[in-house]
Amino acid sequence: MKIFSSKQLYEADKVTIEKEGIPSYNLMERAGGYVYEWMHKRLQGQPVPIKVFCGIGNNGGDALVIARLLLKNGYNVDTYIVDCNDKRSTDFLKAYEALKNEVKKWPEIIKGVENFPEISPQDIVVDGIFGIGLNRCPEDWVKALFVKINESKAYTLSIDIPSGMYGDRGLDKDDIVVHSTFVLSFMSPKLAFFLPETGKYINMWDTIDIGLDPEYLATTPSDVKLISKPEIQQMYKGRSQYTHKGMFGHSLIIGGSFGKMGAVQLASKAALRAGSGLVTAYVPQIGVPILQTALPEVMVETDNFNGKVFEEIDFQTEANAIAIGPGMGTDEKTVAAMESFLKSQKAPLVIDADAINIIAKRPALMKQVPALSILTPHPGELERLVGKWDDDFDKLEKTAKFAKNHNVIIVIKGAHTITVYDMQLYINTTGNPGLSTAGTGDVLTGVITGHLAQGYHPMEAAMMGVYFHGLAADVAVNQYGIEGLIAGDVTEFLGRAVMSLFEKPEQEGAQAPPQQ
Ligand SMILES: NC(=O)C1=CN([C@@H]2O[C@H](COP(=O)(O)OP(=O)(O)OC[C@H]3O[C@@H](n4cnc5c(N)ncnc54)[C@H](OP(=O)(O)O)[C@@H]3O)[C@@H](O)[C@H]2O)[C@@H](O)CC1
Ligand SMILES: Nc1ncnc2c1ncn2[C@@H]1O[C@H](COP(=O)(O)OP(=O)(O)O)[C@@H](O)[C@H]1O
Ligand SMILES: [K+]
Repeated sequence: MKIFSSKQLYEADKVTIEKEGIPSYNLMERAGGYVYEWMHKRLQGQPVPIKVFCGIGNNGGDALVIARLLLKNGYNVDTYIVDCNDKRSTDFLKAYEALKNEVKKWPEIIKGVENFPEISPQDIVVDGIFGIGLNRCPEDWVKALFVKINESKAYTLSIDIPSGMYGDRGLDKDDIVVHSTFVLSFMSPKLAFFLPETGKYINMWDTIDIGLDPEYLATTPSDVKLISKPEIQQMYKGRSQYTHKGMFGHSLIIGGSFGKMGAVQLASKAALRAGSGLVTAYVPQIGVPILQTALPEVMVETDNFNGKVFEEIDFQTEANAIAIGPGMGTDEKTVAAMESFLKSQKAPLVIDADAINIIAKRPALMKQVPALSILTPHPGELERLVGKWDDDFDKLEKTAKFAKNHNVIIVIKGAHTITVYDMQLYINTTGNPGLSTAGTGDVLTGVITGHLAQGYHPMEAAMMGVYFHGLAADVAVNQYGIEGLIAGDVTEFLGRAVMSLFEKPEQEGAQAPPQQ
């Protein structure tokens, strides 16, 4: 699914109006009408108190349409105009007129804190104060209203985007955002929904199709895409009957050091469960008995030294995919070994954990990294690689430029893992906070490597790896719970995750995990 920018959504609006030859107000009626229907389907006429807060732009206009339709259909509604600006958009004024003409209960005007109504936890709040047109931090009294809504604990339905959140940029230090129980977003979710600094204000979201021009939407390229079941189904190859292990590639996992051999075990086993025909682990000598005991299916190679870390990386395995980094440490001897290893590599690698930290310490090493290699940093590792960022949008920009400059794929791990390549962002929709536990990153490395070994393109390997890793965790929490989940469980459920790819259709829209 494409995620459109605010600019593209305004353009889609314009194109639709021109092509259909309709007044722009019709789109507002459509948008408000669909939100009303969504609410009515759930409320079924219940007399629950609904407080509709309207701004003065088109988001406020949408909210006025919703308020009018609710009132006309007998709902218990109070409407408020949050008079934060002397301006009024033209369509807002039309929606205002329509409301005044059609219902008896007119909106109250809020000009400051003294006009705030009481909001109880039993109320439903409709948040139509600001949409994607917010362009600066609102005044203090408006922010105080956001705080009041948030403190009320009322169910809060935000229209298009939570008020206070910008569509295409991060928050400033003084910004305050309405905490949405549910966001109904028009046509496309907004990028901000998936980034940690802004996504945390959203509990759940869904999109509403307001009938913008299909041709514009189909032909307009988007730099941001949401990756869910349909996209993965298209990549997945499956297997025919007449196969043998040699057809599914040989993965080599390079890593491990004294006390951190588990990372290589986790990655190696995950590569097998992801379908790699053969897996070899390359570890320091002290790791050999550990690996050989723990994982009978995995072969082991080692260096010619007897230390706690690598001193060289030299192997016989003819691998189809190589991962380097899990549990490897950043000892100077390992750094030297990695340096000469990189020089000898031509095919894309999977580079994780300490291998990323070593590159961050010696940026010149990036020149040796083969094109289309996949780097899988968590936020700390990413910062070491691309430098500090101001906010999440800045982080994405810095990462995209870094990936472009070096022609590599970067998998930014987190609640919504984002795969970055060639200035494009691919946002994953699976996974849950159960993954916030030691070793799940090692499992991800193994899964991606397993896919790469089977001949998937590095971008497919990265996106499928991230998707199945998250999905396996989603299945596994049903058995172990969020807190109980450990990294090895993710590996155990990888098979189930793949099987579910062709089970019942996915629900429309994705849901963010519940926030604390
Ligand atoms: N194609 C679609 O998706 C469709 C979208 N639709 C809806 O339109 C919404 C976008 O509407 P919008 O452009 O009027 O923006 P919105 O957020 O309502 O308000 C902007 C107003 O607020 C003002 N303003 C800004 N910041 C401010 C501040 N800090 N403090 C005070 N004022 C501030 C700004 O004024 P200015 O900056 O010029 O002073 C301007 O007057 C969108 O989210 C969706 O709900 C549907 O109706 C139809 C199809
Ligand atoms: N709250 C969350 N929701 C979804 N995925 C998560 C969450 N927390 C962590 N993850 C995932 O778990 C993995 C953690 O990786 P990492 O931090 O490298 O762990 P480790 O170094 O212990 O292996 C990543 O794939 C990340 O996307
Ligand atoms: K809003």
